[in-house]
Amino acid sequence: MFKLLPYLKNYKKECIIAPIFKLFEAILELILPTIMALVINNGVMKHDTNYVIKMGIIMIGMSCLGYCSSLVCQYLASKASQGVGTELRNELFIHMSSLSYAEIDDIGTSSLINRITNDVNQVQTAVAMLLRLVSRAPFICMGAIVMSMILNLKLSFILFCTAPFFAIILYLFMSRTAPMYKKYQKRLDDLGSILRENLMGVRVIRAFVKTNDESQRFDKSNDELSSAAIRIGKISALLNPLTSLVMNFAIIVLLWTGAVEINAGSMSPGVIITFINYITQILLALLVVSNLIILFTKASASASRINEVLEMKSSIVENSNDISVNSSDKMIEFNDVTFRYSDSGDAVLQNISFIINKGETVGVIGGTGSGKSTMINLIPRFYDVMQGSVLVNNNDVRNYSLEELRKMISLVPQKTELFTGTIAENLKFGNENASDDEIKKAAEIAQASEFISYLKDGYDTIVERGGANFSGGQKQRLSIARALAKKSDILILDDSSSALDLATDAALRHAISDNFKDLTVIVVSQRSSSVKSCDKIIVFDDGKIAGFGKHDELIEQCEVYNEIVRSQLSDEEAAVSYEK
Ligand SMILES: Nc1ncnc2c1ncn2[C@@H]1O[C@H](COP(=O)(O)OP(=O)(O)OP(=O)(O)O)[C@@H](O)[C@H]1O
Repeated sequence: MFKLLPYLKNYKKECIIAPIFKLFEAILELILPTIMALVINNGVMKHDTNYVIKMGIIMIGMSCLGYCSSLVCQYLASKASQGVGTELRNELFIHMSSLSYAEIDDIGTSSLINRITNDVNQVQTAVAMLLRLVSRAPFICMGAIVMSMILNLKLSFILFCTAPFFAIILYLFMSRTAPMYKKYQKRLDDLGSILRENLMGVRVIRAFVKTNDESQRFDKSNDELSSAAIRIGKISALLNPLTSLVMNFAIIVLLWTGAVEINAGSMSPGVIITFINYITQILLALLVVSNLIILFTKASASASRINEVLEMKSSIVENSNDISVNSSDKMIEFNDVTFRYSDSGDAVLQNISFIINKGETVGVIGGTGSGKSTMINLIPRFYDVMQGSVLVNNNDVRNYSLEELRKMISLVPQKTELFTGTIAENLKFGNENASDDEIKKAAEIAQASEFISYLKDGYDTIVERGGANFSGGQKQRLSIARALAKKSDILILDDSSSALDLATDAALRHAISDNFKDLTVIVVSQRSSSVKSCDKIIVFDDGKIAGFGKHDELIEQCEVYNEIVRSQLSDEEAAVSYEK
């Protein structure tokens, strides 16, 4: 929690002034019982009505002043806590965006969402409550003890005796609940993850008639979350009664001792009433402290989850130095590349070496899970190689700044992602300066212009969240058009025409090669028809390169390629008619 203190630096003023106002309110509150004692001893006991009225008016004035101070404190505390929350969310968002896929995979998307929403909210609430109550409650406790010592030293000794009991109770509570809160947040992550999967995969779940199974999975996770919350609740519920028990026990001892003193004539009734008033104030303040401790323990668990993200360093270290571009004919080169997703996992790519020259169109084909997408992800440095090197434009990708590198590459991922906004805005996503004509041309090449022209609002049609109002094939075409409008040196199509029929797929490839002569294109596909006409084809088999060459050469030399082509013969025949 203390590691997040720097986020308060812009709110120093609020952090100092808010507790001062609260302290002023507390001082007024502390003086009130003493005035009450005066009213009883000098006014009520002596039947002096004027004195009672005069002191009554003073007491009302003090209460109003206290109320105003409390309002000012509340306003400043809200300003500081909301500000800290906003800054933390921004910082987390920027930091999360800088993390590589490896770290994001490691923490998990739902956990990241929970940390930026729920955990930041916990910290925000704790800051507000701390500013409002942290000075008041201990001050009231200490002040009430000092005032009662001034009133009667012997009786105040009883109050001191209760302190060790409180310390033990609070220690036991904090040491037990802190790990529980962490567990609770983890359960919340799990629930969020199930919810996310269910919402995103709702069609599959319904198609596979798995709604009941998924409901049970959700119920189970929800039960685990609520039992974690109940376990914490049970312990938290004990805190207030235990505090009250100790305090009420102290009150009984006080009343007993006070009664003996009054009977002996060594104490006035006003003193004992004032004493009880102070004890009640201490009790209430202690209850507030207990609740603050609950809140603080909760916020500490959240703060450590936030810190875990903020302290996480991206495994992709960016080069900030300028590099001299050693231009050559080679556009992409893999030199003996080996890659695994985790240090302990199996190598997903093993000793991969190949060269793609500028302006070439290269097909990548291979069985499912053979490592095609993994290889593609190494080019824009979504992951770093474990061994060997990846070169773009004759420079190691690690020598570029990420922005510089990624500007050279247009990637159409396997899973299409569109953003809310218009079609035109989506197409300009990678190149804000693209003119209307340029995005229309890109859409034409991507075979998207026809369906866009049928839409009532054309390029101004709104794309709903995740492109929900478009078919799979339409989304893929928009995604390809977006990549083309970016105008980079390298275009990577990662199985991104799988939802297109063979004729449209072939028309797309022809349009790209006709319009972008210098563009280096990598076409990853499971379909041999999509890669057949490429300048070169890389054949992947279980993380290794099984063949590299032209279609005819591979047909003669590469068994794996032959198998793939043979298994898709009927598809090929359908495509051949267009290719010819
Ligand atoms: N983020 C990841 N974490 C761990 N393992 C992964 C990850 N992504 C892929 N893999 C594993 O790496 C291997 C290669 O996956 P990859 O996605 O590169 O295959 P692919 O050839 O593109 O398959 P497909 O054609 O089905 O998309 C697979 O065994 C897969 O399980």
